[in-house]
Amino acid sequence: MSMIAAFYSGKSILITGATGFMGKVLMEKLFRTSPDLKVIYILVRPKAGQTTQQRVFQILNSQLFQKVKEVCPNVHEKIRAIYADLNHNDFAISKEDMQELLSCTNIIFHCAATVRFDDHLRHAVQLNVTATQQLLLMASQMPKLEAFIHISTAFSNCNLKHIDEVIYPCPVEPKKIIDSMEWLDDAIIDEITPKLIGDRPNTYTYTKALGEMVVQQESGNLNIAIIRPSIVGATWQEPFPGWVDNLNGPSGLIIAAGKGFLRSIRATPMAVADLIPVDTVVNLTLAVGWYTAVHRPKSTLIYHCTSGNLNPCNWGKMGFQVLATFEKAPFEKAFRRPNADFTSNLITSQYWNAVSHRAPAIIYDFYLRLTGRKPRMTKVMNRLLRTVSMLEYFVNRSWEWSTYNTEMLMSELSPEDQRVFNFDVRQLNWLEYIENYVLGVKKYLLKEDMAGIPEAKQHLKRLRNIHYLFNTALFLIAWRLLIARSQMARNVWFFIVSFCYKFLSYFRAPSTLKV
Ligand SMILES: CCCCCCCCCCCCCCCCCCCCCC(=O)SCCNC(=O)CCNC(=O)[C@H](O)C(C)(C)COP(=O)(O)OP(=O)(O)OC[C@H]1O[C@@H](n2cnc3c(N)ncnc32)[C@H](O)[C@@H]1OP(=O)(O)O
Ligand SMILES: NC(=O)C1=CN([C@@H]2O[C@H](COP(=O)(O)OP(=O)(O)OC[C@H]3O[C@@H](n4cnc5c(N)ncnc54)[C@H](OP(=O)(O)O)[C@@H]3O)[C@@H](O)[C@H]2O)C=CC1
Repeated sequence: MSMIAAFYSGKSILITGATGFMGKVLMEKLFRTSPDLKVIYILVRPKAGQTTQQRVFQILNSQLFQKVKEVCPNVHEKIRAIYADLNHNDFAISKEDMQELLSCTNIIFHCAATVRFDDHLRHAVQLNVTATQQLLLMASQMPKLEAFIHISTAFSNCNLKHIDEVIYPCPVEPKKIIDSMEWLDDAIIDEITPKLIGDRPNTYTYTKALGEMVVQQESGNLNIAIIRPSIVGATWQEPFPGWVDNLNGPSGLIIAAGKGFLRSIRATPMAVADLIPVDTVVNLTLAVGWYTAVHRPKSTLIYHCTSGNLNPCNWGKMGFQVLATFEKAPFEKAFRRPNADFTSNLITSQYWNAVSHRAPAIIYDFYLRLTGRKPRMTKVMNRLLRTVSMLEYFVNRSWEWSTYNTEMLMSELSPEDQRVFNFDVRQLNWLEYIENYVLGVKKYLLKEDMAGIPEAKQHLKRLRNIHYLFNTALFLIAWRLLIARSQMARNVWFFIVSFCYKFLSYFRAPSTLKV
């Protein structure tokens, strides 16, 4: 029997960010391995015209939860959606709900965050710092609380090259930042943002670092642990391989590349692609919840959930395998044939941006105009290139994360727990994982049917023929223009023609002799 699974049985668990990528997988695993848990409280806000209940209903009816329904048929009764908005100071939770949360919660998993890189500092501070502070305040009033698990990111200290499982302080105290957000206006915040984030690339990594400081400073008597995952990708094994439901991290770029929009990127092929499957992160998170509650470590432990130091893969290898999977299972209705050029040189990358991205977009828009349709490709391309430019920081550097605590925890688990809550990334076969990831993107994000693969291959063949035809036509036009304008080009042309003529005559002469 798994000790971790048994630990969660009968427990009341509070999850923030349960409607997010990681939160859904966390809930799924909890219900599947501990169907006897008492209740999972989730803090949800209405979104996109859906009420909180409708959102929960949609999650439970998704493919991800199919196995759960077999193991835990009354899953609907065990989920309690609580209306909450982390943008509000008191989370806008009703009095009765708050009372229930405070008196019943045993474990908290705090996953909610804004993960947008370019979020306004005020909003990023509210979600990633102030909301964390408020949740800690709530936690301190929960008599039955056994553990508080905070999800941070391995990139919260991406301004460093080697990162240990410790909290690195930021120059300005989080409390001062929180206070200043209350009275500074947006214009001044915009002005000071670059100075505050310093050598970090964006407000996301900066506010996640501040969030960790808040956790350290406000932990009081709580049993707290922090988990720092690197780039979270599709599921590796559970509940099935390749599941993914948002465009963050590499998923969006896999789509852009598979559809032929993105054909080159400024990336260092040898830099470590520190990807980590979402089910690995969830397994570690649940193991940490158990360990923190049962063993009550004296200080707040930080766990790196990374792959680079145990089983490294680089961007070059990843790009190669992504392309190889496109060959086997191409995406439907591609704009151009997929390609994956990685260049670390800025000038080369700007050249490819002009030739491989902007020029085809302009030509396509010209074609749309000619056929009486609204041009849109240049706009799409500009947006994509903006997104890519924000991700470039992470694909041109390598980091070293120490994983002592994570390895210590692995050694503390029973063989059964090591199997059920496997977070040993050394067992991951990258080629297989990346192939499943790309197929998952096709199935679960693009909702494409595998039966459409022959048609998609046919479409790529047509695109290849158009590409050859276009290049030949372009060459002939360019050559014709050159000949008309340059004596030198004319001389070269006559030289080639006379050379070919002589060459052919030489072979023709002996054959005539024989006859
Ligand atoms: C030749 C190439 C071959 C390639 C082959 C393939 C091999 C793989 C290549 C390897 C490279 C891997 C790089 C990984 C680096 C990750 C590092 C993470 C490190 C930290 C990890 C963390 O700790 S935390 C989670 C990370 N946090 C995000 O990852 C949020 C990012 N995101 C935003 O910060 C906002 O999204 C941003 C961008 C501001 C736009 O903001 P914005 O306001 O302009 O627009 P929106 O957000 O509304 O999105 C506008 C449209 O871009 C679409 N889109 C959104 N994200 C997208 C995305 N990642 N890739 C594509 N497309 C994306 C979206 O679906 C919309 O599409 P549409 O217009 O059709 O609806
Ligand atoms: N994905 C990744 O690559 C990595 C993620 N992480 C960390 O993991 C955690 C989970 O990330 P992930 O699941 O990928 O992120 P998602 O963006 O998928 O999920 C974010 C969650 O936070 C919730 N949320 C955001 N704003 C509010 C709000 N105002 N009120 C209530 N809920 C809110 C979202 O709810 P809603 O659905 O309503 O928007 C959603 O459930 C985050 O802490 C992130 O920093 C760390 C490393 C890498």
